[in-house]
Amino acid sequence: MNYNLNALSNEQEKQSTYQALKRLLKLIAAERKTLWLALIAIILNSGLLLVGPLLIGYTIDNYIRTKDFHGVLMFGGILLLVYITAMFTGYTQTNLMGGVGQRMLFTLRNAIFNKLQELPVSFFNQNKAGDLISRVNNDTDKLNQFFSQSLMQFIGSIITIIGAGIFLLSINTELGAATLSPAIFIVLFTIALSPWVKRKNAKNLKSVGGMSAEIQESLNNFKVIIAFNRRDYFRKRFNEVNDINYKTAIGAGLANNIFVPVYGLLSSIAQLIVLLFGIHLIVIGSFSLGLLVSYIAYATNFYNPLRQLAALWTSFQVAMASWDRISQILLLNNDLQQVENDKTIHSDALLEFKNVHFSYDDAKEILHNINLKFEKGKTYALIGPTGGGKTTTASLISRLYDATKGNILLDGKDIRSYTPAQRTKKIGFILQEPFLFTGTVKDNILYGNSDYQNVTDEELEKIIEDANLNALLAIFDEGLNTKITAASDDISLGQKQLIAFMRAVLRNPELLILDEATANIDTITEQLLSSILNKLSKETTLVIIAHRLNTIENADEIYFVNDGEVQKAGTLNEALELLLKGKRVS
Ligand SMILES: Nc1ncnc2c1ncn2[C@@H]1O[C@H](COP(=O)(O)OP(=O)(O)OP(=O)(O)O)[C@@H](O)[C@H]1O
Repeated sequence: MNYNLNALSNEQEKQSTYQALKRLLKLIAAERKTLWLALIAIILNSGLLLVGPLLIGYTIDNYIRTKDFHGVLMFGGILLLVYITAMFTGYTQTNLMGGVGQRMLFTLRNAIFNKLQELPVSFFNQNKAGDLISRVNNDTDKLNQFFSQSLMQFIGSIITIIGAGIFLLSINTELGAATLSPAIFIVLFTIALSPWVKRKNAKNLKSVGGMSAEIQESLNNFKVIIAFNRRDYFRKRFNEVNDINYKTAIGAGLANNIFVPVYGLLSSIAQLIVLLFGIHLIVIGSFSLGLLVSYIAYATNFYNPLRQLAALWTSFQVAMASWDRISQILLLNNDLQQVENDKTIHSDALLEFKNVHFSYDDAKEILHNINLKFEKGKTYALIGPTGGGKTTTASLISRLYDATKGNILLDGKDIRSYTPAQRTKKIGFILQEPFLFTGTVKDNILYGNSDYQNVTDEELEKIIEDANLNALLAIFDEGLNTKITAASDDISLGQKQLIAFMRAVLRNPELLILDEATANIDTITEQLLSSILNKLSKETTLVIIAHRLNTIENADEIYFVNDGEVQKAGTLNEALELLLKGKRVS
């Protein structure tokens, strides 16, 4: 399945803003009450601000011109009250929407992170971690900014515009129509340019993701970069992505700013129309000075929010571009679904490959028609040249991927019919590159082990002793409480492998795969591991992938994996012969 988010983006760009908005609203369905309250607050706020000019015009015509200062004072007081109430309603909606934005950010980040936890290994093979981090952090924040700062302003501006438009038309239809005519150009201009603005912003967000991916790659590999003196090369690469980001940011900035001057120009034209046409109407006696002052204020009330709308519209386009990038992750599904067991296919082995073919992508088949049987309690070795397909075979046993064709049966049943919990209880896997989490040795060896989550240190030490692992634990200065960081720079690769080994053995799986699991361990400790493995339950099946043949001396069966094909190798000597003359991967 294609999980490459950057390749998906073109297809998804075709989705309409309406569909995107519908999905977004679903996400904030729980905020409905707060959104209504904020909407009421903003309607009140806009309504109150709209009443202002009417009161001013009325005061001029009825009290200032007649020099009735009592009336002027009274209406001044009313106006003050209107503006103070407007301030409170404005503050209320800002507070409410600030909360909505933060809660949305929280929900969204959780939703994306949970989705990332659901997705299969192929997804992570096809996407760079830096880009994913940028989507979780940067894109969600852009959406939050729109919701907490712009959405209600956006709605408020529209309400003010509509209200002011109604006042303008009802005071004088002709003058109103003339005043509003430039707005038609604004609407047409906005409709025509919005897709282009969104595209420019999407490009910019993509380049932020690219830059983040580049930073992540160089930080992850800084030792190699320093050892190979590749700092200049990485500086150059970073410079390139930074340059792309700079250019796309300039492009997005230009696109984002295009509305402001155009809206400004058309607003000024509208005010000029009001002034000239209004004075003409006063001269011919069909308009009063007070009405003209109100009129100019309403024209300002119409065009000022329209100007603001230019900036808000841009913020909306940025938010929609971000939402598209977030949705791409949220809409993905894991293609490794649980299926019904196909009862027509049986197996008497613990694990069996039946005519299995596999390719990582459609381009090249990696495994061709593999038939393998792993029986209970036996030890199997997979050997073969680099790139021959050993790790791929082990990955299929752990269901990191599904076979493209054929069947893999675990305990006689389709491996795809097990829940992840059932499967991982039966199958343990020690990876070529063990990964440790920040915490202690104890945290790491109990990782994913539901049986021992609540044991005390003393109980765990006893369990470790019973599993013959105490000699391994003794290698760590502070035993179970030895501190580990995710980067694990404070312990050696061999020590990491020992922790991974203890982690896997303590889970007591029925089938344990060791993929080059002892490659970095000295021979004496390796013998210790071998004796621990020998003492595992008689029922445990071992699958050992190794380049060093001494590690597989005790195997009951040796398979030679080369160029995506698997054959029985017979004895250790025959295996060695196959390795020596074994053809390399084409
Ligand atoms: N994630 C991946 N995406 C695409 N191709 C892959 C991926 N992982 C491995 N391959 C390809 O699959 C083939 C088999 O690789 P695999 O890792 O299974 O070999 P191996 O026998 O375990 O090698 P080694 O002894 O070096 O660990 C190689 O050609 C490799 O390039």
